[in-house]
Amino acid sequence: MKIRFTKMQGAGNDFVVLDETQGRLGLTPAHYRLLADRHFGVGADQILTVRPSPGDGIDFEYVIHNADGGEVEQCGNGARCFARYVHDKGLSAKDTIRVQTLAGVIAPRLTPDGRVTVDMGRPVFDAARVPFDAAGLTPVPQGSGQKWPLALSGSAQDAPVLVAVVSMGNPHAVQLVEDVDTAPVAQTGPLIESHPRFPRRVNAGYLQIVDRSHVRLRVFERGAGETLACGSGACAAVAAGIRLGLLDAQVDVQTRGGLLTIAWAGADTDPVFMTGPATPVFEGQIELPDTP
Ligand SMILES: N[C@H](CCC[C@H](N)C(=O)O)C(=O)O
Repeated sequence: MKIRFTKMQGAGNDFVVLDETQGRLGLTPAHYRLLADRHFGVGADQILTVRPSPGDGIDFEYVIHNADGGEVEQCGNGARCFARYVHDKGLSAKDTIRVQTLAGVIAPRLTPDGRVTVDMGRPVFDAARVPFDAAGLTPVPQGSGQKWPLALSGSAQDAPVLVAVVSMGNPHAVQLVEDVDTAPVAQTGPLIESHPRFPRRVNAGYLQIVDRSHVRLRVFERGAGETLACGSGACAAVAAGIRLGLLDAQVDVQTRGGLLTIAWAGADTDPVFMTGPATPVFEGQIELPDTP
């Protein structure tokens, strides 16, 4: 089957965007994997699909598949590209749209400077204390009562690593590092991603605090590997830093692919706002085999 797509990127996190507002394409996980493949397909971190409104004042359904073909709850950089796409394609004349994801409703807004601000909803801190088993990362005995963040260490002689487990609809395990450039992302990212502590797997964030309003972040993403930027990961990391008393209410997040600005007032009921770029790269069409 021949399908049309739009290639987009937000801070270097790149996407294939598909339009199912006129009907379903009938794609399978194998099709999503092929579209994301950087040698045999188009190449992308995630595949984003635009579907019609499910009703209830919602403008669109926003469907997200990781490069491994799995459908997931949230994608922040993708939400900005989604809003840019529906505007540029004339699918909506609104500056602010409400879109339904598996994680709930989020509200991207096109801003006059060309960036997009997204109400990403509330962060949820995982207070459950579930011991890590020995999958390369083992728990460090903690003081009584400390439920969050979880502590773990790579081995007996390593310094304990504090991991904050935060959901932005999708799961994140964020740790503080001295320098993101030397953080063991390739070594421990896959271990954390597939750690039994996270039955749905998890996105592994590595957060370097520069000062109270500037941080650097790398993320080994669930189902995609390290990406140049992770929007929901930036929201989770900043919310964790604010909750730990280390960051102010608005923070610039420098990722390898660009700058995101995250704001959170700090109460569990407050939404996290993310602002950043959303850039179309090219239009294309691809012939997909019926059974890849
Ligand atoms: N890999 C993520 C989905 C994409 C998140 C990221 N690309 C973003 O911008 O939020 C997950 O499995 O939860």
